[in-house]
Amino acid sequence: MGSKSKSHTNADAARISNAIDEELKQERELRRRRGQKEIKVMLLGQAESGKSTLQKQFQLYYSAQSLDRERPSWRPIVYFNILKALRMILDELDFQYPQAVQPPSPTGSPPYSPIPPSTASSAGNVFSFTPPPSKLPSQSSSFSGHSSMPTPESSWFPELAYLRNKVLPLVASEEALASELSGGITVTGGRKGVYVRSGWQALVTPNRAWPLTEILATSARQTAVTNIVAKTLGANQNEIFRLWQHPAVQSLVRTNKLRLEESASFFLDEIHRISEPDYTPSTDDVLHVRLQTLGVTEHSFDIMMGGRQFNWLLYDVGGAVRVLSKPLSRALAHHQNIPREDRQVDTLRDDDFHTVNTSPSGMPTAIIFLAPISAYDQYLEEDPRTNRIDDSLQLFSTIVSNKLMVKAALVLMLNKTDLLRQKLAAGIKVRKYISSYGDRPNTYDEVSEYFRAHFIQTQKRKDPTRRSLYVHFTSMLDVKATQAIIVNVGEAIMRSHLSSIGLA
Ligand SMILES: Nc1nc2c(ncn2[C@@H]2O[C@H](COP(=O)(O)OP(=O)(O)OP(=O)(O)O)[C@@H](O)[C@H]2O)c(=O)[nH]1
Ligand SMILES: [Mg+2]
Repeated sequence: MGSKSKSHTNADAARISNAIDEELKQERELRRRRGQKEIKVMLLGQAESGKSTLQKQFQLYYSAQSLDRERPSWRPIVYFNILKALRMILDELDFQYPQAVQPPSPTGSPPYSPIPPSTASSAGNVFSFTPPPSKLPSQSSSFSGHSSMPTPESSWFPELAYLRNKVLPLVASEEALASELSGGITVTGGRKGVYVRSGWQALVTPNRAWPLTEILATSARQTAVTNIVAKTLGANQNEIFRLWQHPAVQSLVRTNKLRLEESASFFLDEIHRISEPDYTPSTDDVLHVRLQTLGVTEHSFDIMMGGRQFNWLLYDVGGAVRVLSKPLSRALAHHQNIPREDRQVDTLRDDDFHTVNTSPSGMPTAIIFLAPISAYDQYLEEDPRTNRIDDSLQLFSTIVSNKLMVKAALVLMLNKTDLLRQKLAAGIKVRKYISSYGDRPNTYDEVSEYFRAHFIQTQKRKDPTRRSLYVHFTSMLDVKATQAIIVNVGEAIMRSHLSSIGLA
């Protein structure tokens, strides 16, 4: 019976997915008949670099009404971000302070296997990277072992146990919420996250003006878990806040033993507002949400420039699956979901791009590459030996060196400068993770310039055409600053486009 209902869901998903594709095709056809010029912009960069956040900023600037309409559909995703953070907090507490929740295990072994460090730097020739420290239970804390000696922290245990019990039912509904969000269109959910592809909003917003009645019918059924989670959040908001503020949790965060997602602290700080029964996500909430993009999603904006209307198509290419080869052309044409196995390839093959090149939808006019320069002390989730700045540089190098993309205008956004400032202010040393940084001062100006210089140098070495590179430092959660950059980048892309077709 289980498999029958699953295949039914899959059939629904395929039907809805095809209906959305058809919808987009018709919209595009209409625009083409109206003679609107298409400007294709690809957003590229590693996972969590801020591509979807930039897309939301575009939407906010050029289509604020559509963002307003979508607001309610972000509510379950905000809840999902909170549940994920709570789960991570409980997992780490269980690990660090097993006595607070359970009797010591008979073997006494911690519930994970540390990853062996490697000295290999995959980029090799730009920076020298220091391998990550392997995670070990807190050696200095007597709570990581099974000491019977009482310590000052043991006074925390009764409260931690109480808060844990209160929060546990919410954490237990994470999977159910993920399934509800994943129903129909999204591909998978669960402990790893919820993935999204275009059209998902229709599934979680019964009232959204998406013109497909089937989707509306589907979405109307899919709010039961969201409502239960909302009620449970409301009933336990004080306990959630106490847990978040608890010295045990705060100290785990401070010492990096607990690495929550970057938006987690924002949502946990705001838990009372978010737990209101009539809560609707604010613009700040929508920008802070973390929702992994799977495959490629297309977003369309009508933009007036120089007295003419252009149809901008923004392709938000999920960073977890580095879709730069064959799947890209297919994805651009059909918005398909790309399996995780289709990892980044080093070169694009001529025939891969032939389809895009000769199709009416054509090659991208511009590429906006996002590199989160705050990530110098982080490693890839899928490869914990690769430093994230190293990964960004490699990806950037692949993109600029590809001869099939040379006609695209190139914009580089060195993103998350706010987090970079915070980390440097907290004394997190760059040279600890990037040994080639040496004795340079650990200040924002020095560090940001160091990264900028390395990206520019990479382009100089790898780009066969040495085309202009427009570089911006960005903090994508800052609406005012980002919107000024969007205007600036838009104009640069248009200038470059007009000159490439001989009109400027
Ligand atoms: N502090 C801070 N957070 C940011 C910034 N830009 C994005 N974020 C946050 O970083 C997280 C990841 O951003 P996304 O836009 O989802 O990243 P993405 O590149 O689309 O990631 P994938 O879909 O996995 O490829 C979100 O929680 C954003 O709110 C920034 O400049 N500063
Ligand atoms: Mg994304």
